Amino acid sequence: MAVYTQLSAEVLGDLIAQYDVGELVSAKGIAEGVSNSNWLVETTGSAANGRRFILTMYERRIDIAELPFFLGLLDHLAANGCPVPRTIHDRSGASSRMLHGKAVALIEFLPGVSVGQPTPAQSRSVGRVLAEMHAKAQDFSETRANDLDPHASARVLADCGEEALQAIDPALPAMIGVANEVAENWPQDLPQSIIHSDLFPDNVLMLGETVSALIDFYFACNDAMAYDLAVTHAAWSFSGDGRDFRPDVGRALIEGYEAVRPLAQDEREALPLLAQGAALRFISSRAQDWIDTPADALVTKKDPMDFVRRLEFYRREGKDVFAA
Ligand SMILES: Nc1ncnc2c1ncn2[C@@H]1O[C@H](COP(=O)(O)OP(=O)(O)O)[C@@H](O)[C@H]1O
Ligand SMILES: N[C@@H](CCOP(=O)(O)O)C(=O)O
Repeated sequence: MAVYTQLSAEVLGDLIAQYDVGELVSAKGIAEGVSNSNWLVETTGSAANGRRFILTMYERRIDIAELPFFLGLLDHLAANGCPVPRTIHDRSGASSRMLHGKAVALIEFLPGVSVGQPTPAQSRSVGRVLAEMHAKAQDFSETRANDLDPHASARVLADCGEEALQAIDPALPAMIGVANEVAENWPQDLPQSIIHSDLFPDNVLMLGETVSALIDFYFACNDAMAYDLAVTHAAWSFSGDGRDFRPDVGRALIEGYEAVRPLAQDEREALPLLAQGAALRFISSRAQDWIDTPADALVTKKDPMDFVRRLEFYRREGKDVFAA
């Protein structure tokens, strides 16, 4: 379910008329995604902007005041050769508009599919593109703090409360203590850029072994580049439920990354802890969503235990997972 708001053909037609993209031909709701409403829009087209677009209506989690950061980042990265969709600006030059009290943006459609079970070759490509993205983001002029760091994970879990966590799974309350421990030891001086921080397979479009698009930059922020690599490692190198680690996929990801941007010694040494922080970030948001999502919501809830298994793996295996 990823169409939370119904928009009539007339409303959509009037909206599309605000852009230099021709007239509306069709608009189909997109089933994937959980945060926003998305439509695949086709128009009669224009030479400058083409004929296929993604229309996004921002529904939850995103602070509208931060949209200029997220949309400006897409334009900056696309202009610098990253496989990232650019935003289509309306006739007044704005990258977002308000519609029925919600912000909307029209975004370039890029081809490709999200892979279910990545191969090492696909993972290597993602590592390479992630490192290129970090390099190209260095000179983006705007900044955004990471509001989902390990201190935040510890706070979110504590706010959920031991009883509610216990009701989801008996292993979850202990995560509060683990999050505090990881937060206390969190490295402060690793090299930074703007990071994606949610680069799961469903946020990467691929054509075979080539990355055709990185999408969904709505958690992007300034933070350690090695942390972004750790998030991507946690997202790509395991079966979805976190039970099976795929060492060849994990190794290929890091090799691909280092082919563009070799890790410094302190970054490599930090990876086991960064990966634990990454797992805790998704344990905490998933636990919070599990508790907050109404029982009748048409959304597939994500299981925090998928990332408790990853966390336990990273704590058990230590630095061997990331050995060169
Ligand atoms: N620029 C794009 N080009 C092609 N497809 C896209 C693009 N942006 C989003 N999509 C499609 O829409 C789906 C949901 O988008 P996403 O931004 O991940 O939504 P959410 O923020 O709700 O998770 C993606 O899985 C993909 O299929
Ligand atoms: N990748 C996160 C959820 C974030 O949702 P998205 O649809 O906005 O990418 C997770 O798996 O918990």
